[in-house]
Amino acid sequence: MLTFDNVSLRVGEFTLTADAHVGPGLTAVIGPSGGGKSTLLSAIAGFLDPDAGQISWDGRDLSGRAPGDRPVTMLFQDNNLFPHLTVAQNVGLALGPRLRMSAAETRRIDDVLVRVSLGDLGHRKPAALSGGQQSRAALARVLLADRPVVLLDEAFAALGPALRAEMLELVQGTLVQAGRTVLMVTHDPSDARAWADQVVLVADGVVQPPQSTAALFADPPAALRAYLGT
Ligand SMILES: Nc1ncnc2c1ncn2[C@@H]1O[C@H](COP(=O)(O)OP(=O)(O)OP(=O)(O)O)[C@@H](O)[C@H]1O
Repeated sequence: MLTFDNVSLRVGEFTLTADAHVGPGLTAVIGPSGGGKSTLLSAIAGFLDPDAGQISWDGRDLSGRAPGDRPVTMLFQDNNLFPHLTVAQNVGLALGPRLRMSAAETRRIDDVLVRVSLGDLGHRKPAALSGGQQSRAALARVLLADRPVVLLDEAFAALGPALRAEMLELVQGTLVQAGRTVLMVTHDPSDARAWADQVVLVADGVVQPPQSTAALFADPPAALRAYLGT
């Protein structure tokens, strides 16, 4: 369980507040531009520290812990694949910064590539993959990293609707089924409706506690109505 206990955080003139619990499953993070969605994810990942309050994971305070020392992995829109490394080497970075892998590590990389349907393409460089395949390679690295909290910051926004649905299905079948706590920032409310168990609305610097997707869209609060333009 990810817990925000009276969190308050300043970035320049902007203040974000959060007091909420997020459990396992796929949680969509939605809300107007500039509302604070990326700031929230940066705080969970450890790129920003709260000025007051605590973010904790399973009861352990994460304050002051470096990003690499948190139970968290993050996937960005540009996939963060290094162009000079092969797909297998990029995925293997989840196990550490070295490129020489043991036989057991190579098997783990191969297994995870098969799970995202890139079993034959591990030797290629990212530039020789399609956009959808690059997204799957980045997801393979997240799977191999094996952290309980996964942050997707508009990770699939550049893909067309069919590929995005394919990626979200893969997220569902891998990360969500494995019981991970997945937070997905999206600008597409229909993605939230189709895939998310629950929704966190972030507007005007306030992080609302998660609500069930069906209940939220059936009776949208004012902040969501304003965002949806309804
Ligand atoms: N480094 C910074 N210095 C000053 N202000 C910042 C900084 N980073 C973000 N902000 C401000 O914080 C607010 C929240 O930004 P944030 O990126 O979290 O919003 P968002 O909901 O993710 O927006 P979008 O949907 O457009 O990506 C904005 O007003 C932004 O201008």
